[in-house]
Amino acid sequence: MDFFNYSNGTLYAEEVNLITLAQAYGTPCYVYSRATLERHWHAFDQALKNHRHLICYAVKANSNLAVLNVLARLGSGFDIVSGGELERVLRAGGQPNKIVFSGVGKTVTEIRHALEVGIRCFNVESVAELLRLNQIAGEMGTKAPISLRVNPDVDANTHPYISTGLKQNKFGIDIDIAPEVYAHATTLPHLQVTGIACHIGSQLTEVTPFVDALQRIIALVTKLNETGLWLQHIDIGGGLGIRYQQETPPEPKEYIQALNQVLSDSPYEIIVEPGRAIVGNAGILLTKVEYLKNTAAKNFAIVDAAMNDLVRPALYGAWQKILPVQPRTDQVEQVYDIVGPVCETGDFLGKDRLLALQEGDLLAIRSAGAYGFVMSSNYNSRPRAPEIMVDGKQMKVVRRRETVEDLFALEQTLI
Ligand SMILES: Cc1ncc(COP(=O)(O)O)c(C=O)c1O
Ligand SMILES: N[C@@H](CCCC[NH3+])C(=O)O
Repeated sequence: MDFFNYSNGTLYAEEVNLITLAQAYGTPCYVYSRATLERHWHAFDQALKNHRHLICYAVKANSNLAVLNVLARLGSGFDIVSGGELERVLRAGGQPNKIVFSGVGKTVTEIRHALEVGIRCFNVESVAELLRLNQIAGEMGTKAPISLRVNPDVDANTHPYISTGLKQNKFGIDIDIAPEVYAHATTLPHLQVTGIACHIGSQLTEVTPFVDALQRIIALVTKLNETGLWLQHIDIGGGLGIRYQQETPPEPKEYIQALNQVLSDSPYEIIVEPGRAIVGNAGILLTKVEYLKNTAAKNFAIVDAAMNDLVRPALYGAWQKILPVQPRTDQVEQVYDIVGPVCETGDFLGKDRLLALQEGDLLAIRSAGAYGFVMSSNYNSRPRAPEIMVDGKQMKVVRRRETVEDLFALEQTLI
C-alpha cells in the first residue's frame, strides 16, 4: 500500500491533505510518512525472522532525528559513517551496542568516541585502519570489536558513482588478501575479531550481484574456519533498490529468500544495512510552480525547489516521479522541464514531463525520502527546506525551515 494517494482529486500523505500541509509550512518542504517507515523496517525484520539478525539502518540515507527515533523505537540498529551520525543516533535514542561503523576514513576522534560509547562493531576498510584501531584501543585500555569489510569484486550493475564492490573502488579490503589481513588482525592484542562485512553498491534492482557477493563471502568464511578463526556475524550490507520509475527491485522477502539459498542453515547472526529501501519511498519533496516559461525549444516549469534541495537528478541523472498535488483539467497537458531557480543548467528536477500546469500549482517529487534532504546544501544562499513527519492525521515539523539568519550564523565579516 502506498501512503501518498489521491483522494477527491488531491494528493494526501497518509491522512494529511498536501495542500493544507503546504499552507501550514510553505514550500519547498520534505514530507515523510511514519507508517511507511515502520512498514518498510518490519518488512526486513519479517524477511529475516529465521535468522538471528540485526537491522542496522544506514543513517546516511536520511539522518533526521525523528526518522532515527521512529526506527530506534522499533529496536533498530544503525550503520554510521561519521562522528556526526554517531551523535545523531545517540540523541535519537539508538543503542550503542546496535551500531556498526563503516567508512574508509574514520578519524582518531571518531574512533575514540565510538569506543567510549561502546559500539557493536567497526567495519574496517584497510590495514592502516586496523593498526590505528589497535593503537587507540590499546591507549584506552580496551579492545575494539571489528569485522573486515571485504571488497568481493562484484559488479552491482548500478550507477558507477554508487557502485562500491569492484576492485577499482576505494571501499573494503580486497577479498584475495582478506585471509592474510584476518590472520594479521588476530595477532593484534587490542582487537576482537567478530565478523565480516560487505556492501557492493546502492540501488540494486536484481538479486544476482548480492548472491554472487555472498557466495564469495561464505567461501572466505569457510576458509577462515579452516584456519581456526570463527566469526560471530556476517554483515551483508545494504543496497536494495526501490522503484523510482519502471524498476522492479525485489521485495525484502525475495531478497532474503535468494540469500538464504547461499546461507542455508548458517549459524551466524546476519546484519543488514538497508537505507534507501526503508526511507526512499517514505518521503516526498513538495514544491510550488513559480513561473511557466515557454520558449521556442522548451517549456519550463520553474519551481521553488532546486538542485540544492534535491541533487539526485543533477548529480546522477536520476529520474524521480513528479505528480501534481491537484491534477487539473482546465489546462492542456504540455511537456515541461521542471527546473529550479539555481544558476546552473544542471539544475533540473525532471525533464520532459507531461503535465497540465498553472502558476501556483503544487508538485510532489516522489521517492525523495532517501538521499534527499541529507544531500541538500545552501548553494546560491538558499536556506534548507523543512522536514515534516506525517503520522495519521497529525503533522509535525521535525526540522524547521532555515532562515537567512541561519545562513550567517557561522560566519564573520572582516570589519
Ligand atoms: C556501507 C554501506 N552500508 C549501507 C549503505 C546503504 O545503502 P542503501 O541506501 O543503498 O541501502 C551504504 C550506501 O550505499 C553503504 O555505503
Ligand atoms: N547518494 C546516492 C546513494 C549513495 C549510497 C551511499 N553509500 C543516491 O542518491 O542514489
